[in-house]
This record gives sequence, structure tokens and C-alpha cells, in this order.
Amino acid sequence: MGAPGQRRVWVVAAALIDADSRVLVAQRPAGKSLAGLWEFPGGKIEPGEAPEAALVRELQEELGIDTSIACFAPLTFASHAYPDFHLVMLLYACRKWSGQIRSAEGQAVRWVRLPELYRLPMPPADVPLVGMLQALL
Ligand SMILES: Nc1nc2c([nH]c(=O)n2[C@@H]2O[C@H](COP(=O)(O)OP(=O)(O)OP(=O)(O)O)[C@@H](O)[C@H]2O)c(=O)[nH]1
Repeated sequence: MGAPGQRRVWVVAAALIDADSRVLVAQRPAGKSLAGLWEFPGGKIEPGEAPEAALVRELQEELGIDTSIACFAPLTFASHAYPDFHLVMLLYACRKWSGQIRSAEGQAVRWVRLPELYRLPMPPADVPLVGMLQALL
């Protein structure tokens, strides 16, 4: 459990799923926390922002795609104590978007099948989420 009074950080992320049941992951860039690990695209919810609105914004900023609230199905969440903050991350499944996926912020992105996702190094908060994704696919 997180220490009492530990900073809580709210994050939204998407498991983008293509027609071949592959999932998109992005690599955290050098210089950031958890650099080199593969994560679901997304980011922090801003104060006063609805989670789904934050996800629409993050997917546009990071991948250049357009989504809407109707595209997101709640999948699962992570609640994980990092040394300096407690992460609560809402993960949505998304099979529908418009526009061509491109890495707008220079992150490496990859489409992976489930067995490969189990092998990729991911942030510790993400590890339990992969099993939930497997149940969906
Ligand atoms: N987008 C995303 N963030 C994740 C995942 N797993 C996970 O632990 N996180 C954490 O959630 C936070 C997301 O913040 P962010 O993406 O908006 O900001 P950031 O890279 O600048 O993070 P930083 O402030 O830690 O450097 C980061 O601390 C990141 O390490 C994930 O699968 N996707």
C-alpha cells in the first residue's frame, strides 16, 4: 500500500486493438521515469478533466488519431504504489479511431500480439493488466 499522504496520480490509458487482435504499445523515451519500458498510450488526467476527455486528448497528442468517448470500453485499472507517488490508472479498450497512427512525440510504437506483450518489459503497474486484456481478446 502507498504511504499515507503519498501523492496520488490519476492516469488514463488505452489498449488500442486492431482487426488482428494486436495491441499497440509505446516505449517510454530515454530521460523519463521508467525509460525504455513499453506502456499503453495515455497520460495524466488534468484537474477538472473527465477521464475520457483526457484520453481523447492524449491519443491525439501522442498518436495523432481521433477518438471519442463512444470508442472507449472500460477494461480494468491499476492501483500501484511507486516509490514517490501512488498511481491510479484507468485502462480502456479501444477498437475504433480515425486517422493514421503516427508517433507524434517521437516514441517508438509497436503492434504486438498477446504472447509478445507478456514478454515485453512493462512498468510494474501494467503487469497485472495484461491478463485482463487476454481475457478480452
Ligand atoms: N501512459 C501510461 N502511463 C503509465 C503506464 N504505466 C505506468 O506506470 N504509467 C505511469 O503513469 C504516468 C503517466 O504520466 P505521463 O505519461 O502523462 O507523464 P510522463 O511520461 O511525463 O511521466 P513522468 O511525470 O513520470 O515523467 C507516468 O508516471 C508513467 O510512468 C502506462 O501503461 N501508460
